Amino acid sequence: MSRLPVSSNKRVLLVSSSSSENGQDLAPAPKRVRKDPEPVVPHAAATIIGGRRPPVAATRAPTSRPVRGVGAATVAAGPSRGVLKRSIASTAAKGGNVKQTVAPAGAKPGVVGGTKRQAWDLKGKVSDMEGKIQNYQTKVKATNQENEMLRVTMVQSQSRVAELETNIAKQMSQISEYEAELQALSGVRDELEMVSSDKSTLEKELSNLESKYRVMETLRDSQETELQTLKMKLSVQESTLARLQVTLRDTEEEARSLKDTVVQQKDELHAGEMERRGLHNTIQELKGNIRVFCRVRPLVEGGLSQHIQLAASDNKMITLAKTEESHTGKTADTHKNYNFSFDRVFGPQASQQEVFDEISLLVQSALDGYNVCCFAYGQTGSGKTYTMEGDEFDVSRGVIPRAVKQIFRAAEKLEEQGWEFTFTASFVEIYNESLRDLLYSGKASKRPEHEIRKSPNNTVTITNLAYERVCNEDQVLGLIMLANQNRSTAQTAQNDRSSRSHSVFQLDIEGVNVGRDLKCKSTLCLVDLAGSERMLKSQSQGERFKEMTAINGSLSNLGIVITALANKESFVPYRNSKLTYLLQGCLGGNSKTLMFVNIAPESDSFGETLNSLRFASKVNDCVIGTASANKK
Ligand SMILES: Nc1ncnc2c1ncn2[C@@H]1O[C@H](COP(=O)(O)OP(=O)(O)OP(=O)(O)O)[C@@H](O)[C@H]1O
Repeated sequence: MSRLPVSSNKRVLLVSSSSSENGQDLAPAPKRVRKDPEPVVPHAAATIIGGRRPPVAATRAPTSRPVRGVGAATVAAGPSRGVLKRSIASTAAKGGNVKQTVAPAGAKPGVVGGTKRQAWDLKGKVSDMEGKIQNYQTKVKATNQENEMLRVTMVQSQSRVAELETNIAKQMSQISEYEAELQALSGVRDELEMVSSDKSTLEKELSNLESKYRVMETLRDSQETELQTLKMKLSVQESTLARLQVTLRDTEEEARSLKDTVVQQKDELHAGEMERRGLHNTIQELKGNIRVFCRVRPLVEGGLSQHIQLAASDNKMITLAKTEESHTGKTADTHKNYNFSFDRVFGPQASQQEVFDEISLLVQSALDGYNVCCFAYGQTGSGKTYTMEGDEFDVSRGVIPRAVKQIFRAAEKLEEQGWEFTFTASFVEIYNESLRDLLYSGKASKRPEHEIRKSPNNTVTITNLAYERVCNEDQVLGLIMLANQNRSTAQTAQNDRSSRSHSVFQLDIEGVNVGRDLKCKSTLCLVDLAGSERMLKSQSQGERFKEMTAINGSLSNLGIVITALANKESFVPYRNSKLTYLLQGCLGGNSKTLMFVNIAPESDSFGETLNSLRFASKVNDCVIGTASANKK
């Protein structure tokens, strides 16, 4: 069996068989000797099986097992007759069972089955020959038929082969398509495998995203709720706004009419302020342009004074009592009372606030354009510095810090009425008739000399003095601290110096009311005088004598000036001392003056107290001319 290059399920089998195509056994019949001299037809035959469907018996017969007694040859479909002959011959040569029944071409005529015809039997011989011819013709015919069949079969086979080749080509292309498809699918499979490896990550991400989504949903829901709430609020606010706009229009209308009222009231206020100033000045005049307040210091030990009595009925009288013992013993002790009356007497219990309340109206006058001078007179240790400066505690602050506070507060209020104020502060000490700047902050060795100058418009200034522009109370308090430092430095160098020098604090005030074209200028002068105690010439020597001479000279000159002013004398000796020369602007007719007479209650100060009260009483009796405001 051989395989053709066709698909496995379509094969052609060429099988040697002893059966004919129609199933008839072509095996030679047993040799018989016939009387009939008919030629014996050879039984050996080659069966050719071809075509697509071989007989079932032929396909089932094992090809390796030869059919006994039957010579057979297997020929592939389509070979030529020569090939077939060679195949048969080769099969016979290999010792197959094919019996040569056809007489060979060289066999002698007249011999039938080994039986030789008689020479005379010509008819028999002819008959043999005819039989042979017929036999050959039959075989030729059969062979031709077979040949034809084989040709048909071959054509069929060729077309089938072509068909199969086409199919194969188709299938090959299909296979390559399948291969390409397979490759694509394997790529897809790889991708799917990769995808499946990422699947868990993706699932995690997905679950994360889902939870985020849920959160976002919740958030969205809450925001939607909030939005709704806001929309509601907005609509409420819109309606409120509409209402407010109506109210605003009404209010604007009202504001316009109020503005007119304010202008009107400002005018009225200004008129009222002017009236107040006039009345205030009248009161001050009635009180006298120079007033004297007496203040009694508490006893150092805290006990009651034996010789000072204050009138219980009012607070204007003070009595100084003294019992003089009889030197001889024959007469009784003499009691002597010295009565004094002042604008106001403050006992040892009077607080700093009470004292200031009495002078605050006077301080107010400084802002109204009047010069104001307040000085403290008395012996050393009688309480002058305490009255003027006090100490660091709020409750015991003195006249200067309280006056400054009041001035700045009042200035602020007046600013609402269109006033603008500028303040300039200076602090000077007069010791032994020489001037010393208490606001000096340079080197001690470079301390300048000072002189008092008077300008043609009667303004008094001191050369080389620090005039500091101040805007508020704190700045002034800072300057007072600097002045105290300067004083204590001098005090250390020179024992008890502060008691023997005058200190003068000046605040120059300038006010402008542009709207009403008004200006005012004044000076608030607050003076802590040197101790007024007198010393016997014999007891004081050297520097101490010089100091006392200077102090007494300036203080007595102060009394002279005040008396001259009171007597309306044509000449007032201001120039006699540095103190009166410096204070002339504040003491002159155009000023309001207040003098504190501070007294010590101890009995050993009796003499000095009496002298102080006498001096103060003299001043109190003075009537200085009517003050007029420095206004344009
Ligand atoms: N009204 C008072 N209440 C309580 N203490 C006072 C009062 N007056 C004065 N003092 C105290 O008495 C002492 C002397 O007072 P102060 O220094 O003011 O006297 P002074 O007249 O200024 O003396 P000097 O002329 O030596 O400067 C101080 O310790 C002061 O605190």
